[in-house]
Amino acid sequence: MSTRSGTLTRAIAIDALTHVLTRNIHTDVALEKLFANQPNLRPLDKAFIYEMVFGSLRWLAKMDWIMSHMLDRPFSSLDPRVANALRVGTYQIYYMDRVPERAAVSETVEAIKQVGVPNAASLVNAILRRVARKSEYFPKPDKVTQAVEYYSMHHSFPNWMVERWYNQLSLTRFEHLLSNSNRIPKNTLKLVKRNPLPDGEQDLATYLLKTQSIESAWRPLNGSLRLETLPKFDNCEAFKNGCYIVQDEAAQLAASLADITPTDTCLDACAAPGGKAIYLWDNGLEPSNLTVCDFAQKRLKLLRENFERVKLNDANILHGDVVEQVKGKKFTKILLDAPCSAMGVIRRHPEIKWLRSPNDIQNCAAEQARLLNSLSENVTVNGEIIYIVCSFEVEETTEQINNFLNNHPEFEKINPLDRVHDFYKKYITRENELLIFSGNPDDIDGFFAVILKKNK
Ligand SMILES: C[S@@+](CC[C@H](N)C(=O)[O-])C[C@H]1O[C@@H](n2cnc3c(N)ncnc32)[C@H](O)[C@@H]1O
Repeated sequence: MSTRSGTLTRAIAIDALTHVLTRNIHTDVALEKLFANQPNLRPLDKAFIYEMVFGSLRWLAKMDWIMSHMLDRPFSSLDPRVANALRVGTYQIYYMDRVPERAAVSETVEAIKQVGVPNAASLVNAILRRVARKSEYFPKPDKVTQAVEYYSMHHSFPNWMVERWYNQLSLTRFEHLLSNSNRIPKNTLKLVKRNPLPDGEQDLATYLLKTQSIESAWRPLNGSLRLETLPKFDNCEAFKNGCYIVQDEAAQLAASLADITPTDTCLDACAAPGGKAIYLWDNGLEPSNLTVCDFAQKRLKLLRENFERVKLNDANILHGDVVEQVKGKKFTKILLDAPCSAMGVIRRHPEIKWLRSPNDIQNCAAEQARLLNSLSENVTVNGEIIYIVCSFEVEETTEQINNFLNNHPEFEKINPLDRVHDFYKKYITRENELLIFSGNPDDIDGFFAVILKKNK
């Protein structure tokens, strides 16, 4: 069926939100699948869809709160496609200044027919027209007596996350965390020292400005360039030649704790898509001394593509549960970038807010403990485990490490001061842990990393 692009883009955004929120699918994966069915979509259309989908996920609770006052039934009782059409429409009206309100309403009404719920068109039309008037006032929850409800609505977070952080963090950290987690994150490119820029170019910032009209700024971390938008990888020679990878400063800092020497034999236990393994290799690790493992086939495919692009050949690539895969093998360094709740990267993956439950944190902590306990057998004496998670939740970080050290007196936590760039030393805690909360002034991802040295 041929559809005008105005309606089609909204229909795809509604479908994407429905896939993400009802089938628990990663937003990028859902969009990639939907885009594959629409080969005629222009880059401009895709960017518009991205913005509607990611923006709706960021501001979902606030928008639902507004609309729940306009409905004569609970918002949660709506068909998910209708709920998502209302979110997509409201997002355009409230947050996308360049979209005329009339178009936001009429195209979204057409889109709800397109996604298979034509009988909801009049409801969507009526609600979005009321939203567009922006004239109604609904009393907000009281900031003092209903603090959790207030912050959840105002910053668009689920109640359980707000309650957890409200009870655990200082008010300043709590408010920074909430307000900054809805900002669109910037991207950082990390130069790959082993691969020179094309045509003898000396400077990546100048090269990107010249070839892609992208402005960027160098960061304190060596070879790290921050930019608002990513280059178009398809037509960027420097990317195709493996001259840089996309890697947030926090991820680089965590990997830098490995402090690689030429004689190290290193296991990257949870390696895909390979960013930190590339970092280790680029900082002196011999490819033949690098073993990487991941149990997700599709992610391993990405890792292979990334390794090929940067010309990291000869690494030993294992597929499967790392505990099984490395039984009996020893390494001087093990990077355990463990599966986690990913609460530190909510601004990059706003769906996490709606897909996680408190149980997930406990389940992740249990799996991390299993991996730590088992891999402790695979480290040589005087060797180290670098434990990393993109989370700052206590069960996955400080508590996890304390439990590990209590059960493994042969290990000690090493002070990471000498391995961390001066500018970022402020993130090292008195407990010798690198602990980066989301919402930090440097605008880098939330991360946690420690060095665990095996003494006997
Ligand atoms: C945080 S991501 C790793 C990111 C990667 N280190 C990087 O920098 O690009 C965690 C990875 O662990 C993998 N994983 C989780 N449990 C695993 C296990 N038991 N064995 C092997 N891989 C596992 C997941 O598939 C996922 O790719």
